[in-house]
Amino acid sequence: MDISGTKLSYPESAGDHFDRAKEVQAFDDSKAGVKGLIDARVVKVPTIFIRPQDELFEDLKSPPVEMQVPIIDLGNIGERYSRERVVNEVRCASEEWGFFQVVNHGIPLNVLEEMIDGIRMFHEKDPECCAVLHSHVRRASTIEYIKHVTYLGHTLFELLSEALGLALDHLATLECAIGPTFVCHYYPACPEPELTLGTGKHSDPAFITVLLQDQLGGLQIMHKNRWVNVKPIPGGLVVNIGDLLQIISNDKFKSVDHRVLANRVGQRISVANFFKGVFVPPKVYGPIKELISEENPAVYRDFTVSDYIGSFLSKPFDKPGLDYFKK
Ligand SMILES: O=C(O)CCC(=O)C(=O)O
Ligand SMILES: [Fe+2]
Repeated sequence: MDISGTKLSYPESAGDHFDRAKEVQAFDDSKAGVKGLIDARVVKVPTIFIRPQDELFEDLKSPPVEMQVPIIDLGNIGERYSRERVVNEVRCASEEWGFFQVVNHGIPLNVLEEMIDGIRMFHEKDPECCAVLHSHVRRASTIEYIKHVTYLGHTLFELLSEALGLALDHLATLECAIGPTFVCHYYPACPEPELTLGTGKHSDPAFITVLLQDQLGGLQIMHKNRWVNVKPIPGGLVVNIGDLLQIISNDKFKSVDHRVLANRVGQRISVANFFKGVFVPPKVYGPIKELISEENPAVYRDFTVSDYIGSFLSKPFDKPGLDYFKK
């Protein structure tokens, strides 16, 4: 993967000739990603990644607030009293924050660590080493991870069903947890982190996302019009409500904007597990009948997941996807 042939401009030289679309295309075509820039020892952020001045100014004006998203302990959810408490916490977090972290979720720490280490090695070692990575040992630990996260997803959908006042298996019968997709991100250290972002502001086109992140931090969520840092907890996983659950809960649960800061210190690794529901054969989803009434009419129209994702991909990344599905 060589990016050195790709002509990217830099702020001081971009001038009037800067053609954003062309440079983004050239960058995509290089298939080397941001890691390719770092490997080519680029020490400045290319113009295509520089954030607009007004956005940078906004951030300077209101730095992130020191708060922690709710932390929910899933240990003992088999016991009646603690289950009620947890369901209540899930309800409050999903209504007020759209985000929470779970601990004692049942996934062994070594399974999480091996997943992160595998991704780190994949990105940092030479290609021959990558072949070794794909050996049965690495595959086995990835499969182990996927099994555990899929199971945790089912547990979370049960808790979310109860938190919506529905039967425990309601979201399962809608098959919201089918087909989780796993996206491994790798954010290299950035020479000028204050000028750019790791991932721009967006909300997720999924029912829920379960995120495994390393201990570096950088994820921020929008809460009451301010950015809040999601501080990593060892062994913890971040859960967030996605657009699709906001739609079927008829706005009861909130899909909240989030972003990832770039950092100078070191590479950041995360694995986002998106629970997207049924794509094929097309299944029609919409606001859950039990949650709508004359006083609380459906806010959204029905949709299929491929409609939703199609519309998500064709809109600007930072614009809310939900608006296109309002009645
Ligand atoms: O890497 C992260 O912490 C978050 C990534 C994310 O928001 C996403 O993939 O949707
Ligand atoms: Fe996201």
